[in-house]
Amino acid sequence: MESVHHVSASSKMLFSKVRKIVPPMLEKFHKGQLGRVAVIGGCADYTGAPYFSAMASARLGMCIRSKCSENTTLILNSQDVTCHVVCERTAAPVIKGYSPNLMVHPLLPSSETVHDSNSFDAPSLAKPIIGMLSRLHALVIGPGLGRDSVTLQVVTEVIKEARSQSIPFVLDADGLLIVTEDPDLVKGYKNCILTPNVVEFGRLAKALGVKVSSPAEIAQGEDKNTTDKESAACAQLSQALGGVTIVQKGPHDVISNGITSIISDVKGGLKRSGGQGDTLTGSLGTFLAWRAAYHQKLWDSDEEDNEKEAQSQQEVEAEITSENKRMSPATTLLLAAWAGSGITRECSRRAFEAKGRSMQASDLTDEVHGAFLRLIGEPDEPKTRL
Ligand SMILES: NC(=O)C1=CN([C@@H]2O[C@H](COP(=O)(O)OP(=O)(O)OC[C@H]3O[C@@H](n4cnc5c(N)ncnc54)[C@H](O)[C@@H]3O)[C@@H](O)[C@H]2O)[C@@H](O)CC1
Ligand SMILES: Nc1ncnc2c1ncn2[C@@H]1O[C@H](COP(=O)(O)OP(=O)(O)OP(=O)(O)O)[C@@H](O)[C@H]1O
Ligand SMILES: [Mg+2]
Repeated sequence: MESVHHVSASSKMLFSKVRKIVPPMLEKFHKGQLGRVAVIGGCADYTGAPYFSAMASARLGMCIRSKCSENTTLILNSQDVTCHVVCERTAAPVIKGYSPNLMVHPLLPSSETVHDSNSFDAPSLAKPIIGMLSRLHALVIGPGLGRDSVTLQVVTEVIKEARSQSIPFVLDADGLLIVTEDPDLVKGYKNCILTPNVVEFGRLAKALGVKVSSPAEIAQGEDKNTTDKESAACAQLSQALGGVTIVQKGPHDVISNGITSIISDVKGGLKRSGGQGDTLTGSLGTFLAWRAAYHQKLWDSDEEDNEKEAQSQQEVEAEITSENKRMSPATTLLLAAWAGSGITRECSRRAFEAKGRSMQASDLTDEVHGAFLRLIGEPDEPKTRL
């Protein structure tokens, strides 16, 4: 295994660099320009997961505020990140009923909607979803997707096409199952983030032949060794997937692209209610969309140009610790993962503080704005307006 290094930059420094990829509010931007995100998931059994994910994405995208004068702050909805949900037919009215803010498309086929689930044309069933891709900046694939074989084969086609169009995506839950069965779908793709929980991580590791120490084995030894062992396992899995970025969720989240690792230990809440991972995926969707806008230079970030693409841990760390150097895609992908993890854990902490044992996943949704302001804050106005 290549040697893996931890980024030693402080949390404060990492969040201050995240602020660089958060778009400022400029009059010239139009609706959707700062990010159109689609969550692909939602079936008869699970409607909450895609809703939590999409709402986290939209709430994060909406929470940038523009200062108009000393005392007034205007929320400019026209510059929001817009969020779509692409789900199975029966889930659509339910998800629409949760929120009129989301655009919900009942485009996911299932065994119930095809004539013969043993003989169907997945690429042509995927066409209506693939047709949306060119207008999207990021995808979140998997929340509440379910395990219907027709649905999963159609989503496999969507993943192939998203990759060929270089659209960034997050894979979680049943989306990870697709990768467990066909790792080549994402192998080597440097524009995606996988967010396995402990069980999903184990399944992926097994599928890729990566030996992972059991929690009991990891627990033996000093605290520092424990973290080292966990991040080594995450890095190994990332390497087996050709450098895909992984957020391994747990008491702390381990983020690795196989070369560089970051431990996200922002304090979380104590309640482990189902659905917290969905706030993570939606937040990541928005950060991926913002990151794409940063690399397209949609605004002047007032940073020095940087011709060299960071690859190694030292190069990534140099970009993170530099005052004013434009960052490379490898660095911003790690920062997006870090930011999504931090926001989710801070949401969980705040929601737990407010609700205690009665905390539910929906309580995290309400905390996204506050978490953003506390951890990241508003981006500086660029000095030069384009
Ligand atoms: N409200 C909703 O609609 C929700 C739907 N969800 C969806 O439910 C579907 C199945 O997801 P599951 O996560 O249940 O996946 P699985 O069906 O693979 O179950 C995972 C199992 O692992 C266990 N587990 C999880 N974390 C663990 C840990 N740290 N240590 C030990 N065991 C652990 C769980 O209790 C569960 O039994 C997915 O589509 C997912 O997106 C979830 O996102 C939760 C919320
Ligand atoms: N023991 C823990 N202490 C603090 N935070 C945790 C702990 N376990 C998980 N988390 C946080 O909760 C969030 C969701 O992680 P979790 O392991 O619950 O994922 P999940 O099982 O996929 O969730 P979901 O129920 O949404 O499917 C992550 O942001 C993670 O950092
Ligand atoms: Mg999950």
